[in-house]
Formats: sequence, structure tokens, C-alpha cells
Amino acid sequence: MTIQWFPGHMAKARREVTEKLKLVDIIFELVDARIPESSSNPMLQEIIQQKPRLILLNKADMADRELTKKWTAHYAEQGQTALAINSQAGIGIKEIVKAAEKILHEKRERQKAKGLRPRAIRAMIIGIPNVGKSTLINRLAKRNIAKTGNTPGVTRAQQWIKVGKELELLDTPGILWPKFEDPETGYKLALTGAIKDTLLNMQDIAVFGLNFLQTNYPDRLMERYALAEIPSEISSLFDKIGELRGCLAAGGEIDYDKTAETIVRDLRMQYFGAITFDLPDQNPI
Ligand SMILES: Nc1nc2c(ncn2[C@@H]2O[C@H](COP(=O)(O)OP(=O)(O)OP(=O)(O)O)[C@@H](O)[C@H]2O)c(=O)[nH]1
Repeated sequence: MTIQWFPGHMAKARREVTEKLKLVDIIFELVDARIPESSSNPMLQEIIQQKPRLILLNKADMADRELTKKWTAHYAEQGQTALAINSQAGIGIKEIVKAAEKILHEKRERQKAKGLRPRAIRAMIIGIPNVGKSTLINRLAKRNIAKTGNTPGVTRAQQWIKVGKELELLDTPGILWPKFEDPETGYKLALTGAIKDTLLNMQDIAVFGLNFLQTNYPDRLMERYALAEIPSEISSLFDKIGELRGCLAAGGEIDYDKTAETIVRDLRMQYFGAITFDLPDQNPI
């Protein structure tokens, strides 16, 4: 699903999240491990206020393992717990309940001291479109739940999914918008499938991707396209790839659109391996 975010949609999404917030003890903020910063909602902190948060770096299977470690360390420095997970394969899922219990431990102990019997932790998942919210809900529920009740116009009560004895999860996630502030963020969102690439110029996305690979993963770039060396000019590199991959127009000239599509497809299909586009040091949170 790709949503075109207009101010009205944002206000509605925010209202829905704010409403559900009252029902839960903790937020599971789902971000894409390849772009933890770019896939987080810019206003989340303001929206959730003091509500405890567990950050889940989903699609960790597609991200650079070393950088995922750096991201979790970076969040820890900020006093935030973050877990790397793969909702599709069910990796890291068991740790979620444990981490939530740890985050809420003191609060629950205080309740116990007051004589209140602790009930299961109530949580909701929040994230931008396509980050894996439904996949995670289904994983935690161990069955297909998410999306089944999503018929437009059908109002229904919120339902709780029991995850073991310790956790209850709202069956509908909160959907918030991604960041839009700079073109680079847009390219990263497009390369990871969070926004439709038709919203941006394909050649611009490809050039961004090439620049990123040239700086951060030059060996993988050379290997994929069997380059003896990387031309320093990005336009020469672009032409070289077009030539090597046979992306040619009728007269034998390079077809720039076709070349751009090839590069973007290769990045999306993980032909350069697992890549992380947001680097923790460049992205203070
Ligand atoms: N490789 C990988 N793919 C995943 C993972 N989690 C989800 N996906 C895939 O990502 C895509 C989007 O997943 P969804 O669960 O539909 O995402 P969503 O956040 O519910 O999407 P919206 O309904 O658009 O808000 C699907 O193709 C999933 O199979 C993961 O951990 N690893």
C-alpha cells in the first residue's frame, strides 16, 4: 500500500494513533533496519510523549549486520532499547516480549507495591507504510490476523491479540507518514520500497544509489558490474554500467532510463548484498 500523504491524512493518522495510545502501556516502533532514521516518523516523539517505546529494526536480514549493531548501540546511548528482527522469518521475535517487560519493569514493580495485580502488557505497533507491521502482527499472533478486518467503511472494535501470557497486542497498527524533508531521504525510501518510485525521478534515484555504493560499498559495485576500476565521475560510471549491461537505445547510444532502472532494480533485489543506507553517525536522533 502506498499512501499519498496530504495534511488531512496526516492529521487523521495522528488522531488515530493518539486515540489508541490511551489503551497501551508501550509502543513498538517498527522501522526498516536499512534506514532506521529515514523510516521513522518525524513527529513520533511528540505524538507519543512519555509513553515507553521499544524500537524494532525490522527487515534486519536485508541490512548491513555491522551497521545494525552500530544502530542498536547508538539507540542504547540515547537510552532507547532497539532490537534487530526479521518478521518474515520470525527471527528475534521472542526477544520482543522480554525487552518490553524489561522496559516496563520499574513501573510494574511500583504497581505491585501498591497492591495492584499486574496484567499483561498492552502494546501497539506503529510504523510507516510497508515497514512490515502486518507481518509482525501475524508473527506475534502466530496466525493471519492483520488486514483481515481492514475493509474500508466497516467500523469495528479494537481487538487484542494474546501473545503468550505476558503480552496483548492491538490487532490494528498505527500508520504514520515517513520523513519528507530532503531528497536524499526520498531516495532511500524509494530504494527500500517505502514509497513508490514514480514519485521521484528514476535517474536521480539511480545516481544517488551509485554514489552511495561508490562511497560505502565500492568492492560490491565493482564485483556486480565486473568493473576493473570505478570511474571517478558519476556520469562516466553511469554510462559504463549502461554499456556493460547492454542498456542501449536504437542508435547504439546509452539508454539512460533503462540504465537507471537496472541499477535501481539491482539495489532493490539485493544484488549488492545487504545494505544499510542510514549511517548512525550522520543521523543524530
Ligand atoms: N526481507 C524481509 N521482508 C519483510 C520483513 N517483514 C516484512 N517483510 C515484507 O515487507 C513487505 C511489507 O510487509 P507488510 O507487513 O505488508 O507491511 P505493513 O507495514 O503492514 O504495510 P502497510 O499495510 O502498507 O502499512 C511484505 O512484502 C513483507 O513480506 C522482514 O523482516 N524481512
